[in-house]
Amino acid sequence: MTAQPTGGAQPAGEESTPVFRSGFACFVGRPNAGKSTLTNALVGTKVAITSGRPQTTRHAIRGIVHRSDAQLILVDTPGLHRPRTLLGQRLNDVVRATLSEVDVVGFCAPADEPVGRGDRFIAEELSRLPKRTPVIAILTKADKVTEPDRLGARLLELAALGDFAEIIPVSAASGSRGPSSGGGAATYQLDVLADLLVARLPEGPALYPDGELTDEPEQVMVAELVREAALEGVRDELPHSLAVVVEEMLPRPDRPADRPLLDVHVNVFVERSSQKAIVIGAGGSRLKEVGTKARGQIEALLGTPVFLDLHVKVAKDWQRDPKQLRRLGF
Ligand SMILES: Nc1nc2c(ncn2[C@@H]2O[C@H](COP(=O)(O)OP(=O)(O)OP(=O)(O)O)[C@@H](O)[C@H]2O)c(=O)[nH]1
Repeated sequence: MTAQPTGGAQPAGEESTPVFRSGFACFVGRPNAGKSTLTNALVGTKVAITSGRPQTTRHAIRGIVHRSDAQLILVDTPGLHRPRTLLGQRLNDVVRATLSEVDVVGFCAPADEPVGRGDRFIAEELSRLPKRTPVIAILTKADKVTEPDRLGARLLELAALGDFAEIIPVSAASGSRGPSSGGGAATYQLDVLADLLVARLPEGPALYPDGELTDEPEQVMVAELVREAALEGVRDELPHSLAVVVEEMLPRPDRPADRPLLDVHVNVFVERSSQKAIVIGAGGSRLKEVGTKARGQIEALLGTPVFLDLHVKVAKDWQRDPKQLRRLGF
């Protein structure tokens, strides 16, 4: 790389062409560390699902940050954790494959919780990456820690976990809690984080057309939206048992051009009939709510009216059955 003059006139006849960088970054961290929220905040639109429940992200969804000097492609992964089931193992394999391909890794740990076994497990995994993959330690949810001393202590704790290229506190909360809570939470240092990530990308042209936010197939995003709606307000153990598959998305025939309708057929798989009852609710009330909520989001995503056909099915112990895992797309 050539050094840029920092001041004074450009040498005559030498045009400075700004460097453009492009490449891949990925966030890892224990469940609920704030990876999806960070991805969404950096990209500026909702591409990865978020929820208060851990382990809701199953697919490597890319969000793309378009800047005048760079294109940063974010790969959002499931949480890396000690596997307990076959599904857990597969998810970890996905994460490891992702880690070995990206240009820079962001290791996320939440500021409002002490460093735990989950963080150490991930830090160990990261220390086994090929040496040239830089890791930036990101202390997420910095807005949740108001005392500077405590934030400092958390930064030191995080720094002690590994050999990091940088360490930075951020907040990706968008103030959604409203102005009544003292102005609400504001984002913090997202631009600085983007700069740090971009600095680690190789020089190169944009890899995706301008304006594109994700290359995740629409069906996967639709499935994620249904999954998100179905998880809302249910018991803690249900998230691990729920899989959503979009069977078909077809424009309804015989509709006038100005009143299109997209038929979306979706199966929601659970492991036991007791779970099926939870998802469906008394007299189908819960499933109806899930459908209404998901439909609104799918319509917003696809920009067309949607008829959403939801079916809940039991796939007994699918997390432990290789054949069923394959069928469900894992
Ligand atoms: N206050 C605050 N809350 C945050 C921030 N970032 C994330 N959260 C909340 O933390 C919870 C978890 O965030 P996610 O982005 O879903 O976490 P994740 O790491 O993607 O979780 P998994 O998909 O389970 O791996 C959600 O309830 C978020 O709203 C932040 O910067 N500030």
